[in-house]
Order: sequence, then C-alpha cells, then structure tokens
Amino acid sequence: MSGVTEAIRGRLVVSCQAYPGEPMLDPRTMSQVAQSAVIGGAAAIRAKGLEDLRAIRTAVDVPIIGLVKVGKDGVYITPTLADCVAVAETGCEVVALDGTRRPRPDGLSLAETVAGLKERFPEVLVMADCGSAGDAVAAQEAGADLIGTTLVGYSGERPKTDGPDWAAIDEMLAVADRPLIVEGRLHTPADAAEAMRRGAWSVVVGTAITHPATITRWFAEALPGS
Ligand SMILES: CC(=O)N[C@H](C=O)[C@@H](O)[C@H](O)[C@H](O)COP(=O)(O)O
Repeated sequence: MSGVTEAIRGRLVVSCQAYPGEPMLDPRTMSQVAQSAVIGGAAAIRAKGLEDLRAIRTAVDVPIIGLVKVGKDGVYITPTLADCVAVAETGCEVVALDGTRRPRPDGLSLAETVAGLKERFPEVLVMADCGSAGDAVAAQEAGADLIGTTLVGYSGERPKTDGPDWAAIDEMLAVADRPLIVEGRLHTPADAAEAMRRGAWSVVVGTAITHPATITRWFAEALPGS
C-alpha cells in the first residue's frame, strides 16, 4: 500500500475546481482555496488544469490528485495518455482519469493508458473515475490503484441523482478489491460520514466546499418566494 493511499485513508479530500468563464478560474485563487482546505483538515487536494496544478503544488504539502478536463462531454477527464503524462509532470502523486469503459479519444484502452503512464512515472498512482460497478471491475482489471465514484450520474449509465447515488456506491463497494473513493454530490458533512460508514476508503468533496456560486444558489433558492 502506498504512503499516499494510507495518507488519505478515512480522510477528506477536497476538490478545488473553477470552470471556464468563472471568476475563480485563476491559479492563484485556486491555490488559496486549496491552502484554506488544508487548514480546515483536507488530507489531499483534487484539482484540474496544468496551471492550477503547478500553482497548488507550490502552495500545499499534502498529496494532489490531478486531472485535466478536455471539453465536457463524453470522455473528458484526462482522456488521453498524453494528458496523463502532462498531469504527472506537474508533480501530482495521483493522476485521475476517465475510468469508464467508453472508447478513449487516442484509441488506447484504459489498461494501455495506465501501463503507459506507469512506465514513465512508476511512483504515480492512478485514480479511475468510474460511472458504475461494471466500470469499477474493468478499471481494476486495467490496473488502476484507486477507484472513484466520480462519474456516477455523468457517464450515461446511471441517472444523475440530486445527492449521492447510494445504490451505485453500494454496488461499487461490493465489487471493489482496492480503495474505493466516494466522490460526487456529497453535499453535507452527513453525506461524507455516511459514505465512510458504508465502506469508502476516503471521500472527495468539491462543490459543497469550494464552489461559492453553487452554494449561494442553494441558499438563495431555499428562501420563501424565490
Ligand atoms: C463529473 C465531473 O466532471 N466531476 C468533476 C471531477 O473532477 C468535478 O467537477 C466535481 O466537482 C468533483 O468530482 C467533485 O464532485 P462534487 O463537486 O459533486 O462534490
């Protein structure tokens, strides 16, 4: 078991991401958000984009789960081997990539992508962002070190539930033979604790901690008459 895997066991990982066109899409801002998350108790940071990753690397000492997003449809989370290598070059301990069974844009299989990355960066761990238990089984066979529930509700296999899709999470936990990280629509501390109670290795929370526009909308829309 790697030191990074042990370091996140039972702990909170905070995803610090801003999206195209948003005011917080700025490496300095994201590194300040990441630093704040570490002060609050994050055991690791998940972040996207090479510039943000480089800035966050210099700002925090905790492990970083890095990714790039290429577009927003289909296979868009670190879709190609070249993307994986570019993310690893920023110094991330973990590279997160699309871990679904969908065809990848560079024509490589997930197993070839994992092997190609590990050939260049043997120490780097691979987190496979999956959308279902079927994906999780395939990602394990492909050599992923960590399985994420990140793409449940986004890959077309499962409907997108308002909160965590506990049925899918339980199915994935049942087939997992390595650390399963619950990520995606954990909106409250109680959700995060419930994921751990069900058997998650660790939890990743993004929007509910680091996306003020969405959090503000939750409050604004909760007011009577809105
Ligand atoms: C589906 C997809 O592209 N998820 C992305 C993966 O990195 C991020 O946009 C999410 O914010 C992250 O997964 C954390 O989830 P939530 O923000 O729901 O806590």
